[in-house]
Amino acid sequence: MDKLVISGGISLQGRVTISGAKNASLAILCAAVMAGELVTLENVPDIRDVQVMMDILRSLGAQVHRTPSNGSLRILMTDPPVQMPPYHLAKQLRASNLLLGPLLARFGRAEIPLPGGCNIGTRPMDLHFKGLSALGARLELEKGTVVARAAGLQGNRIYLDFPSVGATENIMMAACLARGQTVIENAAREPEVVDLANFLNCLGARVRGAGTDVIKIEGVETLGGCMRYAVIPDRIEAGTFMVAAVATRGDVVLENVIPRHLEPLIAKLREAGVEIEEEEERIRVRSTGSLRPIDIKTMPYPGFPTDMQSQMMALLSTVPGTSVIVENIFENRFKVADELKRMGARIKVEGRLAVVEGVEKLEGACVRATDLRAGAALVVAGLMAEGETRIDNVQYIDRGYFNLEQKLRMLGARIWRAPYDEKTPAQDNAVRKSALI
Ligand SMILES: CC(=O)N[C@H]1[C@@H](OP(=O)(O)OP(=O)(O)OC[C@H]2O[C@@H](n3ccc(=O)[nH]c3=O)[C@H](O)[C@@H]2O)O[C@H](CO)[C@@H](O)[C@@H]1O
Ligand SMILES: C=C(OP(=O)(O)O)C(=O)O
Repeated sequence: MDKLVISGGISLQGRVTISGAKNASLAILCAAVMAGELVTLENVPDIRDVQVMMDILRSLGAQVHRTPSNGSLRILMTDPPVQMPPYHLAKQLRASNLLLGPLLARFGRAEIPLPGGCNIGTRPMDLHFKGLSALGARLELEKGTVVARAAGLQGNRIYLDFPSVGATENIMMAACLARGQTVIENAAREPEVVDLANFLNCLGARVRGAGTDVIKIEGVETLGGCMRYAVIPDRIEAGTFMVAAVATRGDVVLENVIPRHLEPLIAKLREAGVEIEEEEERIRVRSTGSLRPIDIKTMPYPGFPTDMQSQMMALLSTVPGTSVIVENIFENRFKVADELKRMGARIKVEGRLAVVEGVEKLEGACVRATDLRAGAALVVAGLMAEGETRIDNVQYIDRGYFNLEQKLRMLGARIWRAPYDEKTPAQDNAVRKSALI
């Protein structure tokens, strides 16, 4: 299994271009199976989760192709699925559950193995089921597979007990082909939900209110294609680079970002004493002086994103004073604390609360990514640590970051991938030299 090796202590400087959003891309790829004609997508990152989702769509019988010259994705699904998503693919990512609504709505039947992805919490699907049932679907769990059937969906009023991103997306997609109006109350307001709604409207759906907590959908008979739809930039990738810039006391300009989507993070970084300049599609992050401790509570958007919590924990581990983090979304997202402690961090975890006492510096160590954002946090920690950090389980990081090492190296970081399980320092040196050339 690959490792990432980081020789820390370099201040990041320069410009980095942010890729398209993983979570928007995955939902939009699922929605593309509802399109009767060709769909062309731009700004879809070539990351592991997207590759797996493309394989899942192919397994259904869709034509899916990435154009080498410009990276755009072309998807065409004309016929009913030749088979349902196979377990060995569906188990690899959480977002495979977002095929439930689209397949059900278009073909009247969907069978989705319970999804996989990172182990960051229990992640039930009761709200997805509640919403789809309210639209008239019959849902059963058969040997670990969700089987949904419907002879035509009927619009309804659905109140979500919690503004779940996935449940909002599944219900919104299914409702596009239901008879009459659907109203989703207490809907998720995340930018990825808005991006999905915009894409659905591009196919001819009638979705209004995405981005607020009430989404109204007027069902239509069929959906067409879309000549060109560009996915929004990834606010979590952008946030990770911002935090890495701050952690290394650097000066980095992020290109291809939507600053508004990053406001919850920007507000917190400013509170900590970071200088941030926002332009229309660009953000400059500078951190020269000393930083102040801050408190963070993860919340549904526009609250502070859970997907940025681990990276912030890494940053705060060297900010003098006491910072407190409350994780309200996923109960297992503090596993990274144990890995940061190997590097000298002082973090006490008590249930959903973590107390971080800033230490003077972290020291490089062998650590293990326990999920995607834990991996990103360890990269941040490795970049600021003294000495060498080796991160195992890089496959988690590959789920969600396109060209992470290359982008960081362009900013001056010393980071490389060691493609061996056990290596001698001499082998590592050879890999390091070739990566730095
Ligand atoms: C592919 C994708 O877009 N993933 C994102 C999505 O995940 P995902 O869509 O899985 O996250 P949700 O918003 O659904 O989950 C939020 C909370 O609701 C709970 N819940 C969810 C559904 C349900 O039926 N019942 C229930 O109780 C979950 O356990 C969790 O505590 O939003 C999360 C919250 O912003 C992000 O961290 C993930 O990166
Ligand atoms: C939790 C995440 O993704 P997923 O929902 O796909 O597991 C994430 O992106 O941090």
